[in-house]
Amino acid sequence: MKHQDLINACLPDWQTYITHPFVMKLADGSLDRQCFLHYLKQDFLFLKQYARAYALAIYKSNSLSDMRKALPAVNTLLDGEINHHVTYCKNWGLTETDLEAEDEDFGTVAYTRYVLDAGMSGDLVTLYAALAPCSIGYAEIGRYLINHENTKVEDNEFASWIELYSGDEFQKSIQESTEHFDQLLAEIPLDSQRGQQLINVFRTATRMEVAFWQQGLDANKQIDDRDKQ
Ligand SMILES: Cc1ncc(CO)c(N)n1
Repeated sequence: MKHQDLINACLPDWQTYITHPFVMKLADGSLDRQCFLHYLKQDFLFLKQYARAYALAIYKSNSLSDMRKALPAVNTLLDGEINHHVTYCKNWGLTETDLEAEDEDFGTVAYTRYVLDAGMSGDLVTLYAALAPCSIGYAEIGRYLINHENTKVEDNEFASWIELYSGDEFQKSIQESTEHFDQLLAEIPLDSQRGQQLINVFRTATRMEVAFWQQGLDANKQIDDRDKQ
């Protein structure tokens, strides 16, 4: 099987993830700033756990070659993506220490600990199946947005996000890790029990991504409710 089989097996969930209203509003700049900030703070916490999950991929590797392939992701996360979030939040007066002190929202805990548990109780391929919606999905969203007619990269305060995920560096690193994932999947038949188990893991993580967008959109409601109390 290939990674595309995993996507095909959960296409409705996948489409909801890629074209979620949060994403489309971010692209045209109409997203509520509080929703974006809430999302970004939670994503900072998400990425911290995600870096642990890639460190777990090194631990779960049997070959040196697999170990070497997992290492750049740890570096890219700690130096690239997380720094983008920290820099963006700095504009709003939030430091890295503030971000680390934020409470994790339920969707953040659920998604990250699901990925870590899938990896700890399973093998390297299972762990990558749990990680794949995140990496492959954001790369697809980056390409989708940069080519979408409604996307604004000027006069859009969220443009740096679009540039990060549509940029060559992110795209290239995901392309390489996807090729590696396809190599690992090649020996697993799609209609085997193992193949179906991987589909299940991938689909669950995809549903968690949808919930993560929704958590960002719902931040508005939470703020309203708090003000009413
Ligand atoms: C929730 C989530 N999924 C995927 C990515 C891409 O790394 C991210 N930053 N956050």
